[in-house]
Amino acid sequence: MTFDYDLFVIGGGSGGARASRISAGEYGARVAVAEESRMGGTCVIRGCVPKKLMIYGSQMPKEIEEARGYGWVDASVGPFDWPMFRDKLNRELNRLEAAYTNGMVNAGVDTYKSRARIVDPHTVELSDGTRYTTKHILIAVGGRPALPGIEGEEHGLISDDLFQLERLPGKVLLVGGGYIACEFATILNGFGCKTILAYRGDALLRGFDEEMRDHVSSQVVNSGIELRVQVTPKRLEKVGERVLVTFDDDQQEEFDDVIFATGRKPYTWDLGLENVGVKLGPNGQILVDEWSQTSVPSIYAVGDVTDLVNLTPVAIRAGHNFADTVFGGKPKPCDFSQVPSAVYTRPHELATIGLTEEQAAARGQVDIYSGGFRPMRSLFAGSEARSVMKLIVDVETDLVLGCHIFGPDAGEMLQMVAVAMGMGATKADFDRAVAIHPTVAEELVTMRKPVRRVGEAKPATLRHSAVS
Ligand SMILES: Cc1cc2nc3c(=O)[nH]c(=O)nc-3n(C[C@H](O)[C@H](O)[C@H](O)COP(=O)(O)OP(=O)(O)OC[C@H]3O[C@@H](n4cnc5c(N)ncnc54)[C@H](O)[C@@H]3O)c2cc1C
Ligand SMILES: NC(=O)c1ccc[n+]([C@@H]2O[C@H](COP(=O)([O-])OP(=O)(O)OC[C@H]3O[C@@H](n4cnc5c(N)ncnc54)[C@H](O)[C@@H]3O)[C@@H](O)[C@H]2O)c1
Repeated sequence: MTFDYDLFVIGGGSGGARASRISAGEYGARVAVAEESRMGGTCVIRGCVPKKLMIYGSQMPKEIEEARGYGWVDASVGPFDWPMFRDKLNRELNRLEAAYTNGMVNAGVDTYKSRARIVDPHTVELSDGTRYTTKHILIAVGGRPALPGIEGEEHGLISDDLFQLERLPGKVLLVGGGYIACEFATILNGFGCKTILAYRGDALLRGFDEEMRDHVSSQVVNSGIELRVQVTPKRLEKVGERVLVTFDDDQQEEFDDVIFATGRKPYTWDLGLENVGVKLGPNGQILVDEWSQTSVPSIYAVGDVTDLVNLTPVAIRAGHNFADTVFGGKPKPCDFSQVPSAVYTRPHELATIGLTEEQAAARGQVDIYSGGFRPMRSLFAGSEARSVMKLIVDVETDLVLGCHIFGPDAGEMLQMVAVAMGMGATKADFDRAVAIHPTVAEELVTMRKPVRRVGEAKPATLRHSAVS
């Protein structure tokens, strides 16, 4: 049977763009991509990129404060021009969107600015009714913000809205305690908004190492964010320009804006999956094997829609491996058991890879190396900001099972730790590295004595050989 295309990709975000560019450009496949919104997807248009630029922008007053601590006594912040920054940000996103589109077009990919849905295992339909036959379909439609389902939630904003605000809120409530809540609270606090973070649990960033969670929670409070734990809003009402929030203890308070950062869900709505019987998991995620193949052999899925690890490099890796496997004759299964990530909070960011202390202790006996200190640069300027570095080491094998860093440019440091851990680095390997002095990172190779030993020694047969 002949098809219009070898591959039809639905979604031009991180995963879809990479898969289509490699399949067409490197392996000569006939490829089309349908994108209903803007090429580049969440990461480029309303995620990682604008978020990180806003983190940088919002921290300028701190840098100037630091300059004063170094003797630049007249350094002052002056007014912040939000519309100027927002419009410049949007111009940068336009540039990136064009670069993404050009990358695909130059690789020979046909791009359709349209929503697409699946008609049968080898047919895709665009919103104008045009149909294309294809040997393979790749679903790379990402996720969407999930709202908590409370009365009046339509008066709240979601992360997409932050990048387009007409004006910055004087007083803002962020709901949630994950990546987005922490980062957006950091941004808004840095821009001078009175920022309240309402989290239903006890400490931010559930799922991260407990010691690091406690540390981040106290440090973001020191940076000026008001953290309210064990708090959930139950109703929102519009009062003039403001939003009146009723919390679960019936306390009421007005805010200029309320932003929900209460998680994201795979965006499988109206994709036609029921037409073909692609199997979904309990969170609506598309179930895939290590080759990104769904329950229907001609249909694959990568990225947030699979809800494996919802990060851009993971979507990109899955998209690239898909292209190598299906069109490149180089089968590459996906293994996302050890993915590093960073949360861009301030005064420092948190970066992490591997097991938490709690996970490691549940598996066997581990030594914990952990040290806290005030980094030289901010200490000299008069800041109380504290770094923490932590290594989790298997007592029996000496393998480093986890590394957690709260410190300046922690994400930059952790990227190299990820290389070492991927090679199976032991604590002895870390110790053998000569420190670079004076740096913050040198702490990672100079932690001589464990602060505690946790977990129980397991019989050798039950032990794992590495992080899994
Ligand atoms: C605020 C925020 C900050 C983030 N920060 C980071 C970060 O710092 N680091 C990091 O690694 N990750 C970050 N992420 C996560 C990251 O953005 C995602 O993991 C990544 O974009 C997922 O890529 P994807 O290809 O699966 O989907 P997406 O990038 O979401 O792309 C999916 C595309 O499909 C399109 N689409 C959907 N349905 C259809 C359809 N039926 N027809 C046609 N097109 C369709 C959408 O319009 C979208 O463009 C962040 C996310 C958010 C929301
Ligand atoms: N720096 C990064 O790499 C980065 C940044 C942003 C987002 N992301 C990715 O995007 C994903 C989504 O981010 P997120 O912060 O929205 O999700 P998340 O899963 O990290 O956090 C969701 C938070 O919302 C809370 N919550 C959920 N339902 C709630 C409810 N009904 N009421 C009150 N609170 C509720 C949860 O307790 C949790 O704290 C992340 O998991 C991550 O994979 C990554």
